[in-house]
Amino acid sequence: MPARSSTRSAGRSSTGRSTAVEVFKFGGASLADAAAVRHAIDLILAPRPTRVVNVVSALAGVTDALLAIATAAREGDVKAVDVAVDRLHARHVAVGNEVLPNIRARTALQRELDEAFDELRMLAHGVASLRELTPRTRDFLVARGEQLSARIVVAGLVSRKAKAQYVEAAEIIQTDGVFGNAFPDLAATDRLVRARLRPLVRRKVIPVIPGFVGGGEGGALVTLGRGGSDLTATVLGRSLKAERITLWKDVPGLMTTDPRLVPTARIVPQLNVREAAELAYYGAKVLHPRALIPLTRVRVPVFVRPFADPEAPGTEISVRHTLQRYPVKALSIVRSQALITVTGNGMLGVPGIAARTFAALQQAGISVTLISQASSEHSICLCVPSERGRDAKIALERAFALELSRRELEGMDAQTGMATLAVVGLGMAGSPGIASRMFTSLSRAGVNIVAIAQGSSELNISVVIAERDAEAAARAVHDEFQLDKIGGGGVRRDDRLDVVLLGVGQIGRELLRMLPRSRRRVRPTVVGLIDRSGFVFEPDGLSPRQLASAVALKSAGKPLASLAHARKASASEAVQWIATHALARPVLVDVTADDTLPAIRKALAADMDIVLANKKPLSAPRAEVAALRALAKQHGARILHETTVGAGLPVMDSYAKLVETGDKVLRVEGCTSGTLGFLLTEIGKGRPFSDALRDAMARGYTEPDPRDDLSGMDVARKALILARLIGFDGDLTDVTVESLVPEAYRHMPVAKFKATLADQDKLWASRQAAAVKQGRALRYVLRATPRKVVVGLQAVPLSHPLAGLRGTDNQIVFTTKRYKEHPLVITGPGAGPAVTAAGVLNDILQLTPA
Ligand SMILES: NC(=O)C1=CN([C@@H]2O[C@H](COP(=O)(O)OP(=O)(O)OC[C@H]3O[C@@H](n4cnc5c(N)ncnc54)[C@H](OP(=O)(O)O)[C@@H]3O)[C@@H](O)[C@H]2O)C=CC1
Ligand SMILES: N[C@@H](CC=O)C(=O)O
Repeated sequence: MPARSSTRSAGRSSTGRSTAVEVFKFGGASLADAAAVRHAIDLILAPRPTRVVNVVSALAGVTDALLAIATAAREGDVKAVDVAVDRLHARHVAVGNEVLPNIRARTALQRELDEAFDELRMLAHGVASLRELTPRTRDFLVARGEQLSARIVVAGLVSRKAKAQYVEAAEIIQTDGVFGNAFPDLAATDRLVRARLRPLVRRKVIPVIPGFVGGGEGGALVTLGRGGSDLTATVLGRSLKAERITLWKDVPGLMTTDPRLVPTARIVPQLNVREAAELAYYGAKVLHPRALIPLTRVRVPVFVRPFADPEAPGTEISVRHTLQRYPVKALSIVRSQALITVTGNGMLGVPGIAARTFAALQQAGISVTLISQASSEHSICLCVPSERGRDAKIALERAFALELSRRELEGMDAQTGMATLAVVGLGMAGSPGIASRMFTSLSRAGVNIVAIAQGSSELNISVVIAERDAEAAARAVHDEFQLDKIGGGGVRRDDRLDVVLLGVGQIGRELLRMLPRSRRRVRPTVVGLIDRSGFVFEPDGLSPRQLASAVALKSAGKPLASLAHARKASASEAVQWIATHALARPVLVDVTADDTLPAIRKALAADMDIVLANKKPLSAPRAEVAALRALAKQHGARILHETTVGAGLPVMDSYAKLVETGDKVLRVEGCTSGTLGFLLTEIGKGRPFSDALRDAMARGYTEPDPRDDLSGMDVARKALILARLIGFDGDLTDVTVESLVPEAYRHMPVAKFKATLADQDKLWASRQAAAVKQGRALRYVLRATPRKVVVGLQAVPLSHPLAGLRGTDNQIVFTTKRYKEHPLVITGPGAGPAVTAAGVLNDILQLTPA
């Protein structure tokens, strides 16, 4: 993920400098083997502006193995205990040996592991002798998994010369002491973290802490229950006032729904903490809602990111509410539910029926996943896991035996084979029509709704349906709310077109000034600006003030990354990041003069349309251009590039109109360099070359390096773009180009070239004098046929149409089957920010709905 250039302080070091911290948590499924541990170490040691505090889970499968050891011990099965302990011991030693490069480090780690497993074996034997496993002993045994993986990670870090230290979780995370399901005492933990962890961070030590473990009464080890290691990370993130918490997981992020049910499910780029909690409750198992409790009042964002692909941004969970065009951000399906219905006329107005219902279920240890009661009070419906359906029915029949015997209640019905489908999103509150869209889509898919529940927070609407309908229901609702677009890509909406501007130079800035004046019903919204230093992005559109300050900054020659809220990134990283957000009809506008193919490919892959003023992407080797066009086709995206030839002149447009009506272009000729046109006109008037070129640069006619114009390469690119349209099968290297830059000036730094322009005045004056002597005018001319492309300087007779061009005028002559005797001629100014930005804007507007 591109780094934000602004950082929040998480404490003060002894030198008074701020120490920004982030917390990493590595899940067990990620820490599967030695390669995974090494990968985690690489991530920890990657250069970054923050200091990293690390929380680790046990190696994959180790917690279950430890629980099995505890159970075998309680049953007195010493042999099973020994086999399992030996197996675990050997696995940890093997991982340690693979992670550590030298014998000394391996021996030291092995000693620690031997001691830990000896103690584990002794303890398990003790349990086996007594055949008693107390919750305290169970926690002590199970905590070993995280402790051991933390030791291995520390040893690995130290072997890479890092200053790393193991920190016992019980010493910094104080809990309520409930064995098996402890919850941190947040205030006490804050104090301990301040006293013990923060000093390490200030001293640049890398702490590694076993997750899932805390301290109970009298220093007893306790475990934190489900989602325990994530909880450790969020508690520490809170106490350290971290910049962010990153949970490295074996999933790409939180998804819009289960991709096994809906193949078009997407990663949700950002969720509000409340939405994430709802999703977690309703079956998105990636993050347990308990882990979010410490963050209720603090603004530390959590990122769920894929361990296997650290460049991918994953999902941000924070207090922000972005993606507001998505009232529903995700949906969850919980299968294997039983719908219990308590019905009867005797329930009306009788207090306590609901209380007794839930009390009976609580006593039977049954968790209720959904509740619904109509205002008629004739029935209460609730869902429980299918395997507890029968128990729930029996518990309720027992609790209401009297009412049943008097027929005040008709009976208890337990319908198994059900599923609940919940849609979740903060934007549902106060927006009418969401429930109607959900129900209509279900009805269209032929799915019967058996029960409905919605809380007054309007954050979640849940329906109970038959389990066999789950897949069809999920697809229908996912489609209805366009959730397949949320992770990037365009939502087909009539009222927006989002522009990501790549390049904020002369043309980019002129375009930003012009955009607000466009006269279409749908005015393009600029959501992102990218330059060489990084980017700024607002999914709902950069405000006029933000845009004005970016324009002012760039006019002063400063980098975008120096703006508050900017992120440092390359162009393709920026596009990738931006594309993970929900954009409407997004278009990437490339007004750089660089090789931007990687960024354009990223944009196309995210269904963005492309507008180019930059000629380089389409004058790249033909295989690359063909691949680009194929990618665009695959994603239903368009590549518009009117200004790559003739700036704002309708060159591409005219070509398209010719061929659309069945004509065939045989040849293209003309002058397509505004800079060379201006230069030759001015020199013709007797002005020195150096003076005329400086003027052309100041007016914004030239390429960023004016040698691109003088060398003929800019014209060659334009010629190649035109030639490929009419069937030329070559590359830029196949174009015959005459350079007007003397050899000695071709490779020097651009600043030096600009400083030595006067050296060439004589050369240009003599070129001009020779032409005048012949009664001719100098023009830089292109000629493109399907077989050959040539660009170069020509002395044309004064009677020739090209001799009449003035200033930046371009002339493009299409000889076609229809326009053979009298070719089609397009003439007009072909360079400068105003005409070029207008051409780019025209392309953008073509993509907006009429
Ligand atoms: N001038 C004209 O009349 C016409 C120009 N064009 C084309 O328009 C394009 C832009 O020209 P112009 O505005 O004059 O150029 P500028 O040099 O003024 O601006 C270029 C912009 O692109 C950014 N940029 C360059 N490379 C990268 C990169 N790799 N990643 C991210 N950003 C990058 C620069 O960033 P930074 O500010 O950080 O350097 C700068 O903001 C050129 O391709 C040109 O050929 C087309 C038709 C006519
Ligand atoms: N530098 C170019 C600008 C348009 O492509 C030119 O001078 O023509």
